Amino acid sequence: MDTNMIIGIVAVVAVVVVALIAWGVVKSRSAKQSAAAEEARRAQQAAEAKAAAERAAAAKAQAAKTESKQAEEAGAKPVASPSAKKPEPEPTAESAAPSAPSKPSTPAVAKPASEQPEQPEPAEQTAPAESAKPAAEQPAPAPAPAPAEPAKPKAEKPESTLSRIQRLKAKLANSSNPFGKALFNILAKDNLTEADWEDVEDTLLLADVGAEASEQLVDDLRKDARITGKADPADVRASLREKLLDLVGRDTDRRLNVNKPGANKPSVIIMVGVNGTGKTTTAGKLARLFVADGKQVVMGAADTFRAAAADQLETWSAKVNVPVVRSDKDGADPASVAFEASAKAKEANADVLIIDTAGRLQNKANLMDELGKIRRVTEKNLPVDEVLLVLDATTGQNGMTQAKVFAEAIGITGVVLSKLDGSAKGGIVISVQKELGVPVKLVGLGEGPDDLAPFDPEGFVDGILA
Ligand SMILES: Nc1nc2c(ncn2[C@@H]2O[C@H](COP(=O)(O)OP(=O)(O)OP(=O)(O)O)[C@@H](O)[C@H]2O)c(=O)[nH]1
Repeated sequence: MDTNMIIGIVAVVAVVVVALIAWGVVKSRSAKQSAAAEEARRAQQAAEAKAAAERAAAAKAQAAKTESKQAEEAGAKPVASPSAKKPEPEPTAESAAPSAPSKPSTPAVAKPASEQPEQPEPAEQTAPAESAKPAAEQPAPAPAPAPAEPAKPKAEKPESTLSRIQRLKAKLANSSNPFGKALFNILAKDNLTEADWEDVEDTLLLADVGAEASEQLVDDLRKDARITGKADPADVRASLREKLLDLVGRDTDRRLNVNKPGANKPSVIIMVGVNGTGKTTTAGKLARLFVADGKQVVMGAADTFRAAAADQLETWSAKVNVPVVRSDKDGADPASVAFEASAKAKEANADVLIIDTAGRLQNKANLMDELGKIRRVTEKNLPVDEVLLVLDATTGQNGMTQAKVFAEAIGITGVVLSKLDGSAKGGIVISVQKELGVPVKLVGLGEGPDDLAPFDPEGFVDGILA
């Protein structure tokens, strides 16, 4: 073998070796690269699986929250019947889960899990699938129990007029209004002295009979032989009774205009008076009195100044199923409430509409504006038949000044003397009529719903003489 041949063989071997080495290097690199790629792929899959698990947990929590909210809401609703209360039968998102399709409905989340057993548990992964579409899969919440119609309380039956007069007469006899009795005790003495006559006058003044009327009564009594002669208690009582009845006005027409023949239908009554005299209470009691007489009543809560007045009126009226027209806004225009109320009373062809007003007394001009407007807008629908002034008997002569302002601001047709039960000043009945020139038509003798009665002069005088 010559040298050239040997060199050629060595060269070929060398090339083969170099090629083998190169091939080996390339192969090892590509193996490394594919291992790295595989590693990266696994890492990405792990990250996706983790994210899926987190979404699953979040969705589960949301489902639980929704469920508990539904349960709460169902519990807060008024219950129509015992069956509506059953909490358990309503399948919730959770209770529905076991029977829900076990296949995950979001393959993107589920696939990595099936390929990588070491990743978060499949059970966890199915959860998001279910809760991810709660609207579709969650059983519809049980139809909320139809809110029970608030059971209409059975209408109360107010006391009849006759029974009230009897009861209130007895109440008056036991009240702190004994000026008649005090007069009788003095007058029943034999040989009345000047001091006794002074006592008679003082008693009348203290009872708020008023100076003029007191003087007139004392004069009449001094001229009466039954009193100044040999004192027979029965004669004295009879004489005193007569004279008091004359002063109170035994023949005065005290009927409410709605009760007079030819009254309008609906007949409108506006209640006015200083705040706190008992307007709202009296309006409520009056509604009952009409209901007792078989009349259909509508009320208008035009006292929008005192926030609770409309509620108070509603409470009274609800007991006898009388509708109240009111505004939901405090401080609303009282005239607009009066307008609505008169429209409603007209539409319902009611017998009576009673409108309660606010009692604040700022000044006469202001009062005239407000009451005048109420009257004007009401009269667009219905004529106003009656304006009742509510006067607190316990304020006596002090209340008279304010009463006169009302009388001048809006012509009044009658007086309601409230709180006569707590007053020692029953004589106000006499003075108020004299000064305002209108009759006392009703008296309030307590806070009870039927403690209002038509004023009965004989019952009143007998009550204070008893
Ligand atoms: N003892 C007694 N209390 C009465 C009588 N009438 C009303 N009251 C009470 O007087 C208070 C005032 O009555 P309301 O009806 O709120 O007076 P109001 O005039 O409407 O008051 P304002 O809305 O502020 O103008 C309440 O506590 C009533 O219960 C009554 O005849 N006798």
